[in-house]
Amino acid sequence: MTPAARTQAAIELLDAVLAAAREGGAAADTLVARYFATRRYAGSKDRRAIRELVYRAIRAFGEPPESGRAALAGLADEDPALAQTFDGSARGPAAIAADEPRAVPGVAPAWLLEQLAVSGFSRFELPALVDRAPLDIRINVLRPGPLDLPEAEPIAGLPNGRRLPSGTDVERLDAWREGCIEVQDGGSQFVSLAAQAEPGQRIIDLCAGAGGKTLALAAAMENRGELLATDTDRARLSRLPARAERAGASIATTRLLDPGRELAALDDWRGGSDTVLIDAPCSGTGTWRRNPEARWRLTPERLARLVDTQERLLEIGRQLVRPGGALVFIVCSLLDAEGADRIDGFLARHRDWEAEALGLAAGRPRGEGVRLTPAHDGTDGFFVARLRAPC
Ligand SMILES: C[S@@+](CC[C@H](N)C(=O)[O-])C[C@H]1O[C@@H](n2cnc3c(N)ncnc32)[C@H](O)[C@@H]1O
Repeated sequence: MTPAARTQAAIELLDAVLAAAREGGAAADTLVARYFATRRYAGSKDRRAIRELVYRAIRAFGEPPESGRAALAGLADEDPALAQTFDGSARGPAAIAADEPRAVPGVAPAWLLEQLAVSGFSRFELPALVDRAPLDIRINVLRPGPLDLPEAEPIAGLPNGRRLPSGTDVERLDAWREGCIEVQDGGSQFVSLAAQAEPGQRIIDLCAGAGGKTLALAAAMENRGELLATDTDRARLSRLPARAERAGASIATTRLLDPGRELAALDDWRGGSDTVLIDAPCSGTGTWRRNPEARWRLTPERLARLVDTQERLLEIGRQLVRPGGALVFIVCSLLDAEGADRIDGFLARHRDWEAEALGLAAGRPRGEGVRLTPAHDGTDGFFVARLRAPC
């Protein structure tokens, strides 16, 4: 493909990404894969170049651009080589007119910048939200084995955490195939430590998804005790048993919940968990590094629905904790509406519960919990709080 044809392909793909963001359609990665599935003439270098251009544009603009062409015209203003590809050739885009619309660079839509500001988020920390994310792994103590890790760097505060060069094909490493390592962002590892999981405990991972944190809990519990992983999403939860087997996390069991009837399926755990971990569904504002198009998809209405779910999950979790046990609330969001405010609300409703210090070697205090940010901690953004039930 010519450089101009690559630019045209990126414009078409960005149009599809923007439409999907408006209409709740497929993720950008899926759209890119589908696009190339029907264009066999695109070689691997073309695919890589087009994909990079699409993601460069997604990272560059906080407000959704009005079109793929406006996005790339915005980038071309700062990139003469890209501008030259608007050459009007047979498969390339028409030349950019002086007065045609261009997307304006930014980190997030205006309403989300406002939400971040009221959440005490400094504007100096904004650019790091859309940087490229590093590749972090957790060494799995349940499967000790040879670690053939190229250029792994330690992560301060995480004895089992390592940072690998971006682009490392982890799944080709023997250490991954044998379950000796798990891919897990450093921030996710830190907040998992807030559970203070110990061998012999009974723990529920209420929003377990495919089990990222479940596996970390099983390792901390040295595979002793009971660990129940639940979720309402059948597809996600169904991936957990195979991951647990590979990781040797034999204490993890799964249970699918019915949305709205969660407690009915958890009667045998009511008032009986040492710890309930709620890794709640959230806006994902802390994970834009990995999923930058998420900021084009979020709306105030969707945020309000997520907050309702978080409130409900806190009430469900509360009823599962034993007297004197702990409720750990996590979101990969930087917004107080989904973090500090939810915990303040919970503590106002349940005055006999108390927030506890977390003792994490990362993050800064935020309300009654701790917040990690990409700029300060070099991890995805998270909020975590630990609440102690009355005895
Ligand atoms: C942030 S994700 C969990 C990620 C997972 N803990 C990990 O570490 O990989 C939130 C999860 O909450 C689940 N969820 C949403 N509503 C729920 C509910 N009412 N009860 C339990 N899980 C729910 C979603 O299906 C999703 O898998």
